[in-house]
Amino acid sequence: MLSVAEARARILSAFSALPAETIALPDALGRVLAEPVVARLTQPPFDAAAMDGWAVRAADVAKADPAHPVPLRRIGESAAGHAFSGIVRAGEAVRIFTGAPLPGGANAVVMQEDCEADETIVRVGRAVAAGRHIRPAGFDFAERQELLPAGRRLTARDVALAAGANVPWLSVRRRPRVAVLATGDEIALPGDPLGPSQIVSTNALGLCALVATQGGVAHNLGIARDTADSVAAMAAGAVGCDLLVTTGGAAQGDYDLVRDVLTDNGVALDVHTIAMRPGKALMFGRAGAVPLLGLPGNPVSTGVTAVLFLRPILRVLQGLPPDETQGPQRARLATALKANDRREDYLRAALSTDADGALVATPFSRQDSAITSLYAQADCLIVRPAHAPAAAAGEMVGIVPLSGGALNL
Ligand SMILES: Nc1nc2c(c(=O)[nH]1)N[C@H]1C(S)=C(S)[C@@H](COP(=O)(O)OP(=O)(O)OC[C@H]3O[C@@H](n4cnc5c(N)ncnc54)[C@H](O)[C@@H]3O)O[C@H]1N2
Ligand code: MOO
Repeated sequence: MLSVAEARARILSAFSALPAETIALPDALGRVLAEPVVARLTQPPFDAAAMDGWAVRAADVAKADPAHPVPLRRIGESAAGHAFSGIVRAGEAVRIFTGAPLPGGANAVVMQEDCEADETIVRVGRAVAAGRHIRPAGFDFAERQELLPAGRRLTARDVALAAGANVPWLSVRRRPRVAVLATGDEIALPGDPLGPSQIVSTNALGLCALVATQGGVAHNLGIARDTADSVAAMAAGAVGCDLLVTTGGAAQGDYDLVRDVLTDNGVALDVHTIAMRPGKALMFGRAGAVPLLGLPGNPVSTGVTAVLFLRPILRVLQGLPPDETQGPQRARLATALKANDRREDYLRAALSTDADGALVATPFSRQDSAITSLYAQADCLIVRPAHAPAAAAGEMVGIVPLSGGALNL
C-alpha cells in the first residue's frame, strides 16, 4: 500500500499548469492570473480632495481659529468630474468636493465644518498644514506598476482593483476540464424512477460541484453499467478533457470494472490501493491520452479522496500550489482518540471555539464512509497519521478545513 504523501506526489507529478487564455474582466472572479495585472493609469490621476470643503493656500489660513476666522474670496468650484480651471492666488478659495481635482495654487483643503460661507466670502475658522485632506496623484498606484502577480487567484477585491487600473482584459490559466463518470448497475440519476435495489448517485453531482468550487469545468458523462463495454464507451466521452474522474468500480469485487476495462484500453496503473481511510481503493493512470483518477464508490470515500487528490490536481492545472492555505491547519482535540493502524485516517469533525477562543475539533462518533449526512455537516477532517499513538483530549492535531475555493472576498 502506498502512503498518501507518496501517492499524491506521484499523481501530481503528472500535471502542470494549463496554457493561458485572455478573458474579459467581468469574467475574472476566481480565475488564476497567468500574467501580472499592470496599472494602465496613475490613481488618483491628479491631486484630489479627500473632504468636502474649501481649497486654500495653507499660508493664508495659518493664523485662523474659530474665534478669529480668516476671510477668503470665493472664486469658483471644483466638483468630481468638473475641475476648476483657474489658479488660487493669495486671499482666495475654491469650493471643493471629495474626489475633485485640487485647483492650481491651492495646497490644502479645509473641511466645510470649519468654515462659514456666503455668496462671495468664506470665513475659515481653522488653520491647516500644507497637504491636509489631499490625496496626491499616484497615492494609490502609478501607471505601469504591477498590482497583482502571476499565479494569484482573483478575489472580488482584485477585480475592483483591476477595474480601477483600467485593465479590461486579463491573461489567466484556462479552466481545467474534468469529465466525471459514475459506475454501477445500482446507480440512478437523482429524480430517476428507482428499481428495487437501486440507489441515487450521490457522487457524480458532488464531484461536479467540487470541480466548480476549484475553478474547473465539469462534464458529467452519466452512469456506466457494470459491463466492460459500457464503461469503455462512456469513458470515451472524456476525450479532450484534462482529466477523467470515475467513482465506484475501483475495488476488487467481481463487478468492479473500471480497472480492467481501462487497463484493456491502454491504462497504465501507476497508483492503486492507498494506506488511507476512507479511500483505500484509489487508482491513477491514463485512459488513452486522458489522465484518469479512479475514486472509490462509497460516497464519503469519494468526497474525501476528491479533497485530497482531485483538488490539488485542479490547483496545479491552474498554476497554484497544490495545497489550499486558507483556513486553520491545526486544532485542539475535543475527545481522546485511539492509536491508529497503518492507514492514515481522515476523521470527519465539527469545529468550534472554546472559552479562550482556541479552535476545537470534535470528531463525529460515527465514521462509516457511507454516512453522507455527517460528511455534509463536517467542518474539517482530522488527520491521523499512520501508526499515530493514542491522543488525549486537548492535544493539537492537523486538520484539513472543508472550506475555501475559487470564490473569495
Ligand atoms: N473484499 C473487499 N471489499 C471491499 C474493499 C476491500 O478492500 N475488499 N474495500 C471497501 C472499500 S474501503 C471501498 S471504499 C469500496 C470501494 O469500492 P468501489 O470503488 O469498487 O465502489 P463500488 O463497489 O462500486 O461501490 C461501493 C459503494 O458505493 C456506492 N456507490 C458507488 N457509486 C456511487 C454513486 N455514484 N453514488 C452513490 N453511491 C455510490 C455503491 O452502491 C456501494 O454501496 O469497496 C469496499 N469493499
Ligand atoms: O477505501 Mo473505503 O474508502 O475506506 O470506504
